[in-house]
Amino acid sequence: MALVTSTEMFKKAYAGQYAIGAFNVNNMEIIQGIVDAAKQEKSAIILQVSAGARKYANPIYLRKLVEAAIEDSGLDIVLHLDHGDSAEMCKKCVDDGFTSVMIDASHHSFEENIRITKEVVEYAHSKGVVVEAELGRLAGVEDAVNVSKEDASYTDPEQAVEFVKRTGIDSLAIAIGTSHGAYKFKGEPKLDFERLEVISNLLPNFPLVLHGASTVLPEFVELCNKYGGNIPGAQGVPEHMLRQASKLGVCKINIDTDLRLAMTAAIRRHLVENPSDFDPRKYLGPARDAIQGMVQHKIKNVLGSSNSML
Ligand SMILES: O=C(CO)COP(=O)(O)O
Ligand SMILES: O=C[C@H](O)COP(=O)(O)O
Ligand SMILES: [Zn+2]
Ligand SMILES: [Zn+2]
Repeated sequence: MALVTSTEMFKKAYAGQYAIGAFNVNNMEIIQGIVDAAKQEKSAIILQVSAGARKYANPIYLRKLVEAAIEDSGLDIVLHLDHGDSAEMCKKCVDDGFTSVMIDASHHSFEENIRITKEVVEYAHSKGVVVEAELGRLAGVEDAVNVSKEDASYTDPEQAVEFVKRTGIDSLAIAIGTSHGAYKFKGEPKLDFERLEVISNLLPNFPLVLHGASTVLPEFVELCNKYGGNIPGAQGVPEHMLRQASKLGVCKINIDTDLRLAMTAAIRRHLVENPSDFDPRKYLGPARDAIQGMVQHKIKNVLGSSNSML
């Protein structure tokens, strides 16, 4: 049991055509819920910390909590920086003990993205840390109305090959129609699997990463709305599409929104059903349980990573 890189996890996942769940963590209950689920399923797991999480929790608390989770669970866990927005932030996380960092310079030009990503790779690799980078743009993709706008945001397969070769990254986040948050599609959910297949064939044995991959599970949206919430029209990536992606070279599937919805649904329900409760443990306990159940379902029925720790 240790903090590990994702190298071996991705090798096994690629060969076995399943994906490792990368779950965003912000506090103790979220970490415990995810890790309990992984332990039950004997599954490899990635815990990731965003820039926002760093600001909210102070990364030292999160790192210590992850270390405690490793000691308590006996699992190998990857501690990953999600969407690092500068080389400086990535280097800081490498120095802080993260075993994996993402540099997201996808909003820069292709050449600038390569330059910044390379800088991170050189530093991280010299310290034994792995690097994920992004090519193509996720945000706002769902608003694209015509094909050319859509194409401009999606990952270009030829560029992906050049990007991987020139940067030396360990995994690549691609844009094929997913987006962050609870409102991913206005009509029918649709991902560009043809593009994914082309990228995957051009980059054999190379792990791809799918961001914005929450399913926005209807049961949690309904519970939120039933108990005082107001999140109408929320829609995510159907589970069968995630399974399909994991058979086409996607080894890491990022999930945050589904954690937020599970946690919020449980807290809302508890507080409405128990209006005189004011002990945080009374509602954070059920929230942790909801996360555990949701993550276990993902591992077992969607990602296919059960028993990957064996
Ligand atoms: O990609 C993510 C984190 O990097 C999370 O995506 P979701 O908003 O779909 O959970
Ligand atoms: O990439 C988005 C993740 O859901 C993290 O979100 P955050 O930046 O609000 O922590
Ligand atoms: Zn991005
Ligand atoms: Zn993301």
